[in-house]
Amino acid sequence: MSDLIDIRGVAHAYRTPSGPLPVLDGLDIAIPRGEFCAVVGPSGCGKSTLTRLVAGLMKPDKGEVRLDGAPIRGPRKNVGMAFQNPVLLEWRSILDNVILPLEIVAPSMPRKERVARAEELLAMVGLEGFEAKRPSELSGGMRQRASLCRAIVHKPDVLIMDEPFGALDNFTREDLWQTMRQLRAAEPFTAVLITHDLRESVYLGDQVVVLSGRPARTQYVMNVDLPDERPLDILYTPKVGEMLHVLRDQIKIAQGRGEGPGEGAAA
Ligand SMILES: Nc1ncnc2c1ncn2[C@@H]1O[C@H](COP(=O)(O)OP(=O)(O)OP(=O)(O)O)[C@@H](O)[C@H]1O
Repeated sequence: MSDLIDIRGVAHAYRTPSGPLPVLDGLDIAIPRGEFCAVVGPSGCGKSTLTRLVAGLMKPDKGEVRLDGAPIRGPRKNVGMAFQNPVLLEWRSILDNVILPLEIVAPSMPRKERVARAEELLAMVGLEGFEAKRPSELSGGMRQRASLCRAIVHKPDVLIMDEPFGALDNFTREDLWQTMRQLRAAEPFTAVLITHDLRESVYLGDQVVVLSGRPARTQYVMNVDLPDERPLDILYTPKVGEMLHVLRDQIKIAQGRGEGPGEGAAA
């Protein structure tokens, strides 16, 4: 399988009034087409910066971010994004919120087709019957479901998610994880997920990338060797327990509290 996203030797510093702030230095991530990459790392290490690079919203000082073999040189239409705050437009119905990217990416698509596409996705995430509601009439979990539909309605090559489940309670979050896996089974896409939740990274990811403290480099890569069919109970198996243990140790190292890189360290 070829890599759809290829991040090589990336370094970046923000220009601040007190001088350059190096945020990334030595970032290498390869994500094959159709794979789900979860990225974890200490707070403030540069995870959101990584999403901006993949979305083409900024260019790295050094190194390259390639999409399907070509360097990303600017913002791209074939990217979907979802954030911790679902940012739905209150003056639009849920259906019309989901349709929004199609109005931009596929302006010639007849409204009937747009509606059918949005309805199909909303049904998939359990929001059938809520199409005409306004965002404020839905719970936080339901809003986030709608936001995920909006992020993939135009069938983006890449779905970028920055802590999309971070503000939800535990049970809702676990429901959303399952929804995410169902969506992926029905609608193949390549995903980059930024998360602080190690269980989430293992449940959703094909690979988990641990970033070091700032400036972030790729410190460790875990290939998640679990079946595609993942009941939530899998999180309570000894195998996943061991994986979480390894990731926790890596996070401690990234925070400067560990003992040194362990087996499987990427750098
Ligand atoms: N536009 C900017 N200009 C200057 N500094 C910035 C800018 N954006 C982010 N930073 C700084 O860069 C560092 C990395 O920010 P980033 O948001 O990428 O980290 P993060 O890992 O996503 O953080 P968190 O885990 O807290 O969400 C932080 O110290 C932040 O304050």
